[in-house]
Amino acid sequence: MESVGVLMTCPMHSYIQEELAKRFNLFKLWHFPSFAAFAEVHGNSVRAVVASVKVGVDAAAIDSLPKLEIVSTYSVGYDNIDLRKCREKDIPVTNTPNVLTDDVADLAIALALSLFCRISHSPRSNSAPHITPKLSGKAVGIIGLGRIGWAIARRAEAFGCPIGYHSRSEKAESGYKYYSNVLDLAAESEVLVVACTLTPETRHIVNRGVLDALGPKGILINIGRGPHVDEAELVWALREGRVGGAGLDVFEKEPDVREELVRLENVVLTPHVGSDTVETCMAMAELVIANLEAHFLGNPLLTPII
Ligand SMILES: O=CC(=O)O
Repeated sequence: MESVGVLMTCPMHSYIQEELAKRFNLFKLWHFPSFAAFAEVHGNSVRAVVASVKVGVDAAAIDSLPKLEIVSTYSVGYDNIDLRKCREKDIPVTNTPNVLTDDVADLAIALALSLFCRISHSPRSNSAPHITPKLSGKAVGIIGLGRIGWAIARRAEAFGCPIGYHSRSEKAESGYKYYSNVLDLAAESEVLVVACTLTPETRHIVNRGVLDALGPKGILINIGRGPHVDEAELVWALREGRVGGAGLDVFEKEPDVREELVRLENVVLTPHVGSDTVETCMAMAELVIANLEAHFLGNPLLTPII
């Protein structure tokens, strides 16, 4: 498959770059000043795009690659890929579900523990009292009980936390308490975790009302997508003490992070690293490659979205 042109949209883990380069004719979009400049020279050579959370593919990009046959994203989320355009052009899209579930759930718990135990603010000597709230037993509310939400619930259960959730439909088999309304979930949660897919309906699902319902003792954890949360409202709520704290791995305008968030004491931030462990980056790379190879060999795709 060395002659098959594959375009990576941005730098990713070195493993995927090296493995793609061994198998395909690899193009790196970041070596060009713009998508249009790339497409003008190489547009006809690209049969596959490997996208990621940092740089997806919009309708114009898809239209500028006339030989495009498949989009494979190195992520579970695909909100930055124009699925409508892909459907229209009969271009299959794959993602990397399952392999990153544990890491993202681990990070959600790590952010909650870090906030409650104030790990990063902990004094280096025991001369000053350092008494913090505990995570164990706190009511955890999860927005989105998909694979990742469910994995977070299982971890939180191990901390003795009662679990509630909001999702499009009730998942009675979970045994967790279902809330058809996010406001009610927030009002009964001490830790509110955003773990749903980003869609027009879930944009700003955490708004001023939800933050106020969560209240001054509640903390918000977002490992979903930045636009799930109205960030300007979150900053105000944190500043005014209307919400107790926030642990955020994702931001509304990535890669930028609001200066106010960086300066707030009741906030723990990580730069969208939910799946960035060595093992998971390799597993994600292998899944991307397996999907591409399946496509070019005419075999069924492993993890198709469409
Ligand atoms: O955010 C990470 C992903 O969608 O894989």
